[in-house]
Amino acid sequence: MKLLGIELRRVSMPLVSPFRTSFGTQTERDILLIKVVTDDAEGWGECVALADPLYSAEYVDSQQDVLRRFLLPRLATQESQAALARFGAAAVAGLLHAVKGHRMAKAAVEMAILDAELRALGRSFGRELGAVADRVPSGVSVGIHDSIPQLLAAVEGYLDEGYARIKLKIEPGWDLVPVAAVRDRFGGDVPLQVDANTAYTLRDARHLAKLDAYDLLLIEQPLEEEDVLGHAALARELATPICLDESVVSAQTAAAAITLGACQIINIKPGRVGGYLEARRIHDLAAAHGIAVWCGGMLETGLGRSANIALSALPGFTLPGDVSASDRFYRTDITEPIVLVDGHVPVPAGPGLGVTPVPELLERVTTSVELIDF
Ligand SMILES: CSCC[C@@H](NC(=O)CCC(=O)O)C(=O)O
Ligand SMILES: [Mg+2]
Repeated sequence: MKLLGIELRRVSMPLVSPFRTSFGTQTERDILLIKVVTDDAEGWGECVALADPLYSAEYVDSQQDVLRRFLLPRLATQESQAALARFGAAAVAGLLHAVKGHRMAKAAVEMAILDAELRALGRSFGRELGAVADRVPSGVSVGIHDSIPQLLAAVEGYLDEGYARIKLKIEPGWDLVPVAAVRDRFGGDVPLQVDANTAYTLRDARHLAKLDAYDLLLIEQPLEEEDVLGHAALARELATPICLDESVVSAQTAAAAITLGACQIINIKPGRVGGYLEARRIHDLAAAHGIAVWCGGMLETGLGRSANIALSALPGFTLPGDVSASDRFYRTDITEPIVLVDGHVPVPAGPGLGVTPVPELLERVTTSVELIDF
């Protein structure tokens, strides 16, 4: 494979409804897409960074800047091109390792190169990563609402659509009451979990322990991302399993969190950890330690969503992921829509991602295109 050129494209995708978390409210996604042109095939990548650095330190403008100024020039050197020709996408992480952080940008360019490589080979993402299923259960993430009745109406709608698991965003002042209301209204059999996005501190341990009464699958990222020891202390106070999201940015940090007893479950997001190949390494590490994993989401378009669904088909992904259908967030996706069938979404079988953007739909939401020649 030889990199010939790269396209950095920004798209603006309005959400079907505001999505509120403990760190803010999203009404549209400003997404950076990457298209790589190689001598064998084209490939697509999606950067999951949000517009503002509120989920992590990355934000979409910073990721486009670090790609343009530091990451892509490193891939354009003769040595890099030789390594890519020999090892393909497997070489990308090592070639970019000298640049600190910016894992979402690194993940997006690795994803695009992997997509091109696999399209040329006629192999799917799922086949490459080790998928063992052709469909996976689909969970849905439900934001913080203005009232309990509005929350219950939203949850009822998702359950009617057949979603396999409900995840409620929580924050101080919106936790026990919404969880109790969902349990009262829909019963104890609905698979239910919560996500705090780092909104609590260890001083809230006794309050969070009250969630144990509601038979939750897990409580996701209750404390700050760097407070691994705090999560280990909290795990000793709660019966509900702790799942880490923001804290796990690599296989190394996953190993530390597992060893310290900071989590019993891990939410794997390929963008957060630097790519799908690192995501698979974390899956393998977690499996070796008996830790369940599931695939998180960052409101991806059908491109990232398709890759996440392929990842979710690996054997260690034993809990439903945030791999909801396209219409959970978007009225119109940029790919053929991903559709929920009996609470599951299909694992794409085509070469590479198995999907590509529909040109007219992509043009409609494009706000800028930057071409970078190699
Ligand atoms: C804009 S919030 C993105 C991060 C959040 N993601 C979700 O809640 C799932 C979103 C999705 O289904 O794509 C999380 O912390 O897990
Ligand atoms: Mg989360």
